[in-house]
Amino acid sequence: MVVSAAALPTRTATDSPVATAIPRILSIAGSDPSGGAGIQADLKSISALGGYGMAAVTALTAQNTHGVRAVHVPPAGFLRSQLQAISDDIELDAVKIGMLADSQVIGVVRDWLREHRPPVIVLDPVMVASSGDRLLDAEAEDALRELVHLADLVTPNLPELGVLMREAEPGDWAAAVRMAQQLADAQQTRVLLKGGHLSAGPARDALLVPGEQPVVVELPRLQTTNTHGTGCSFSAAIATCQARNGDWGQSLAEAKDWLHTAVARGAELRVGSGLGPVHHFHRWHPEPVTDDWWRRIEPIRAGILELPFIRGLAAGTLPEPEFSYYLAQDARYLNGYSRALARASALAPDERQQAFWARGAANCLDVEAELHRTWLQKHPASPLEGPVTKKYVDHLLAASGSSYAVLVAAVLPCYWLYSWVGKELAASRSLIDPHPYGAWLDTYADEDFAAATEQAIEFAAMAAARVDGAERELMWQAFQAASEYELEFFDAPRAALGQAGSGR
Ligand SMILES: Nc1ncnc2c1ncn2[C@@H]1O[C@H](COP(=O)(O)OP(=O)(O)O)[C@@H](O)[C@H]1O
Ligand SMILES: Cc1ncc(COP(=O)(O)OP(=O)(O)O)c(N)n1
Repeated sequence: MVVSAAALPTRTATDSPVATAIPRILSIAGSDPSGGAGIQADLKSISALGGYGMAAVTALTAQNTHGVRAVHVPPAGFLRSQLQAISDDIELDAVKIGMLADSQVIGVVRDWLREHRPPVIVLDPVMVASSGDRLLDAEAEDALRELVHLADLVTPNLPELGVLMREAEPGDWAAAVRMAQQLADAQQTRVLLKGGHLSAGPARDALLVPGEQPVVVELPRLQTTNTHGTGCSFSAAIATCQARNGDWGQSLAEAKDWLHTAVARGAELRVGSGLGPVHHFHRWHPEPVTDDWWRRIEPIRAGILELPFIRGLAAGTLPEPEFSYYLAQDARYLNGYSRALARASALAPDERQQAFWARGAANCLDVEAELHRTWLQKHPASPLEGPVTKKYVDHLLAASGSSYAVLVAAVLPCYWLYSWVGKELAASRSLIDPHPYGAWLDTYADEDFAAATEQAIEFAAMAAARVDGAERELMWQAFQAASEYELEFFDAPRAALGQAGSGR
C-alpha cells in the first residue's frame, strides 16, 4: 500500500496510547559538534515536536558538514552511570538509540534496556557512514543485531539493512522491502525502511510489521544538499510522536511531514559548505515571503528558459543583430534602473541598506558605460528605447514614487532572475568552446553579483516583514510585474526584429 504522509491510518486496536502531554524522551547517541546529527539533532527534533529531550552520550565525534574526522569513545562504565542517573530519577516515555560506538557500549545499553524496559524504544542502527565506510567492527555489528529484537521500531537505511541481514545492500526498492519484511518477521519487531539513499524517484519509506502488509509513505525527493542527520532527526521525531499518540502509522506520518519541510528549508540555515543540516525549528521561523514569491513566478522562470533568445544564447546560435539589440536596450534600461536603485538608497531605513543600493546604482552606470565602450562598439544597434524597455523602466519609476518596500520588491527580479539565468546558462556555456557570447555570459555568472543578489533578497524579505498585509500584497504585485517584464525583455529582440523562431 502506498499512501501520502498525510493519509496514514490513525490509531489501531493494538496500539496503546501513552497520552503524555509533554513526552519525556531520552536519546542515547553520539555527539555531532556541528549540530546536524547525533544528540544535537535528536534534542532539536524532540523539542520541535513538543517533547522534553534528554541525552546520554555514547561517543564524541569530531565532524562537520563534510564528514567525520575522529571518534572518541568514553569508558562504557560512564555511559552506564549516565543511564543509571536518569532512570534513578526520571520516568521516560520513549528512548531513541543512535550511534553506539562499540560492543561494550552496546552491552551497557542492552543491559539497561532489559532492566528498565522504557515504553517506546526506537533504534536507529547507525552502522554505515554517508561515505559508505562501516562504523562498527564485526563484534559490534553482531552485538547490534542482538539489540534489534529489544526495539519497538528499528530504522535502517538501505546499506544498514544489508549489514543487519548479513547480505549485500539491496539493489532496488522492491528488494529492500522484501529484505526489511524478512528482518521484521525474523526479529518480531517493526522495521522502518528508509529510502533516502535511492538515487531517483520519490523520498520513500516503508513500515514493515510482522505478518502485515507494508505501508509505504512517500513525498517528493527534494533537490538539496541539506540532508545531514536526516536519519537521526527522523527516528527521534518518530519516538517523540509515538510517545505522545501511541500510533505508529500516525507517528510516521507526522514525523515524515515535519522532516520533509525541515529538509526543504535546511538551506536557510546557511551552515557549512558540505551536506548541511535540516531546519528542525522551521515551524518557529516563518518562511521568508521572498521564497513564496520565487515559487509563484515559476511559470515565468520556465518561460524565460524556453525563450528562443535564451536558448540561442546558450547554444551560441543567437543571431548577432538580436544580441546587439538586447545589449543596446540593456544599456538604456540600466540607466533607468540606476535611478530606481538610487531612490531605494534614499528611502532606505538604515545605512547598510542605503550603502548597498547606492553601490548598486553606481555599478549600473559603470556597466552601462562598459557596454558602450566594449560590446556596443563592436555590435552597433539602434540606441532608441524599445517598447518593453520603456514599460519596464516606467514600472520602476512608478515604484520609485511608492514606499521603500514596494520599490525594493520591484527592483529585485532584475538581480534575482539575472543571477539565476546566469547559473542556468553556465553549464551550456562550458560545453561550447569557443562560445561566441562566452565572455558576455561569464559576466552573468559573476560571484560578486550572486552575493549582491542574496543581499537584495534579504533586504526585500526584511522590508516585507515590517509592512502590513496590504502593502505586502503591493510588494508582490511589483515583484510579479517586474518578473514579467524580465521575460518580455529577453524576448524583445525577437519581437522587435521580427525573427520569430530565430536563435534555435
Ligand atoms: N532529498 C531528500 N528529499 C526528501 N526527503 C529525503 C531526502 N533525503 C532523505 N530524505 C528522507 O530523510 C529520511 C532519512 O532517510 P535516509 O537518508 O535514507 O536515512 P539516513 O540519514 O539514516 O541515511 C527518510 O524519510 C528519507 O526519505
Ligand atoms: C554522532 C552521529 N550520529 C549519527 C550520525 C549519522 O547521522 P544520520 O542521520 O544517520 O545520517 P547522515 O548524516 O549520514 O545522513 C552522525 N553523522 N553523527
